[in-house]
Amino acid sequence: MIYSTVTDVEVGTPNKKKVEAEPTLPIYLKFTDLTYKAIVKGVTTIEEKTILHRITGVVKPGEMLALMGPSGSGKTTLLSILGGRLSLPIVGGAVTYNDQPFSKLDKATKGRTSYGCHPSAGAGEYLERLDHLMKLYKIKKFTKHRCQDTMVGGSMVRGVSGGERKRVCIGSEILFNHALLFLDEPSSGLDSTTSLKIIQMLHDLAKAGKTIITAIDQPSGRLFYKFDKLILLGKGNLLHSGKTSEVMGYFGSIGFSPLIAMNRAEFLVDVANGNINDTTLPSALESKMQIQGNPNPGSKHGKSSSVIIHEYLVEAYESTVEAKERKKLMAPISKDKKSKLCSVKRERGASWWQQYSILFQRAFKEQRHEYLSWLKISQVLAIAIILEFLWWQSGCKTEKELEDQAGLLFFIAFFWGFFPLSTATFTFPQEKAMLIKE
Ligand SMILES: Nc1ncnc2c1ncn2[C@@H]1O[C@H](COP(=O)(O)OP(=O)(O)OP(=O)(O)O)[C@@H](O)[C@H]1O
Repeated sequence: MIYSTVTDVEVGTPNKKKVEAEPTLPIYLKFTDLTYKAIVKGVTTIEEKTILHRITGVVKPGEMLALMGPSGSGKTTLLSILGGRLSLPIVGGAVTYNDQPFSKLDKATKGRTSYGCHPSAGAGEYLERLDHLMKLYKIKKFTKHRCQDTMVGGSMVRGVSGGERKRVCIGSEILFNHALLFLDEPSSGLDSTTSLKIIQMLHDLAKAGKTIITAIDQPSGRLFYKFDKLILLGKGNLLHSGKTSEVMGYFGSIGFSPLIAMNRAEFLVDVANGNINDTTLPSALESKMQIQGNPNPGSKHGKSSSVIIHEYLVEAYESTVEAKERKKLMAPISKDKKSKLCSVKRERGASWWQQYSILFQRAFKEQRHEYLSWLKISQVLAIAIILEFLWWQSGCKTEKELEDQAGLLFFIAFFWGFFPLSTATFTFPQEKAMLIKE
C-alpha cells in the first residue's frame, strides 16, 4: 500500500505546501432531482413524508462540498443517498459517479468510496500506520499519546472519546486513500481549534484530488470558506447550490442581507429556518407576508411567516438560478477529462493471504485480553483437572473401559469444539457494522 505523503506542517500557515497523495481515481459525483420519501407510521395512519425534494448538484475531484441547513432539513438523508446507504424508497432522481450509476461502476471505483469507521479496531493500529501523516497534520500530539492503546469503541464497547473517534475515523479514511469521502458532521462536538484543523485537513485532501462531501450544521466563520461548494437545504428543499464564495451574493441579490455583522453560516441557517431578525427582506416577501400571513398567532387562518419565507426562498432559487446552474452542472464530463480518468492506474489490492494475515493479527490483538485472561486460563485448567480425576487410571482393556475412553474423547471433542465457538460468536455483532459498510 502506498501512503499519502503530507507536507502541510502547520495548519493555517500561509506557506503551507499541498498534500501529495497516491494517484487516486478522480470521481465526479452528480445528483439530479433526488427525491426521497419515507413511509411514516402513526398510531392509526400510514402516510408518505417527503424528506428531500428535487435536489440537484455536482462535486468534482478537488472540491469539498458542504451540506448545510437547519436541523431536520435532510442533510444526513442526502449524504446517505449519495453514499449509497439509502436506496429505497427514492422516488425519482439519479446519482452518478463519473457519469455512471453506482451499479455500473467497476470494482476499483466502487472501492474508492468511504463512509465510517471500524468500532473495534485499536486506535493505535490506525495511528501507528498513520504516524507520519498525523505528525505532519499535527494530529499526533492530541490523539496518539492519549488514546493509542484504546479501542475506537462503538455502541457495545466504550472506547476513545467522541472527538478522538472522529479524528481516528478520518485518519483511517486517509490511510485507505479513498477518492470519495462522505463525512457526517466531522467537526461537531469538537473545540474550534480542533474543528479548524480537521476541516483544513479535509480541505488539503480535496486539493490533492479527492472529492469530499460533508454534512455540517453551522460551521464557524473561519471554517465557512474552507468549503468550495455549498448546498443549503431547508425542509428538504434546495435553497441554494453553488460556490461558497457566491452564496452571500446570491442572497443579497434576492433581497436578504445581514443587518449586523454575523457569521455567514449563522445568517444562512437563520434564513433557512425562517428566522429573519437582523436581516433585510425583499419588499415582495414583505407584501406576501401581509397578504398570506397569519393575522394573529392563535388563528388557524393564513400561513406562518417561516412557511412563507421558505416558499419564497424555494421559488426564488427555482426561478433565478436553478435552470442556469442545472445546465452548467449537468454538462457531461469532457472527453479530455474522461481520458484522464481512465489513465489513472492503481495498484492491485492485497492478496487473499495478506488480507487473511492482517485480519488474523487484528482479531488476535483485539481479543487477546479476553482469550488470555486469567478467568479463561483458570476455566481451562479447572476443566482439565476435573477430567483428569474422572478418568484417573481408566484403562482400555475391557469393553466397558473402551466405552469410558470413547466417552472421554466425545467430551473433549465436544467441549473444545464449542468452548471457543461460543466465545467467537460474540465477535459477530461487532463486525456486522463493518461488513455492512464494506
Ligand atoms: N426513515 C424515515 N422515516 C421518517 N422520517 C424520516 C426518516 N428519515 C428521515 N426522516 C425525517 O426527515 C427529516 C430529515 O432528517 P435528517 O436526519 O436527514 O436531517 P438532518 O438535516 O441531518 O438533521 P440533523 O442536523 O438534526 O442531524 C427529519 O425530520 C427526520 O425526522
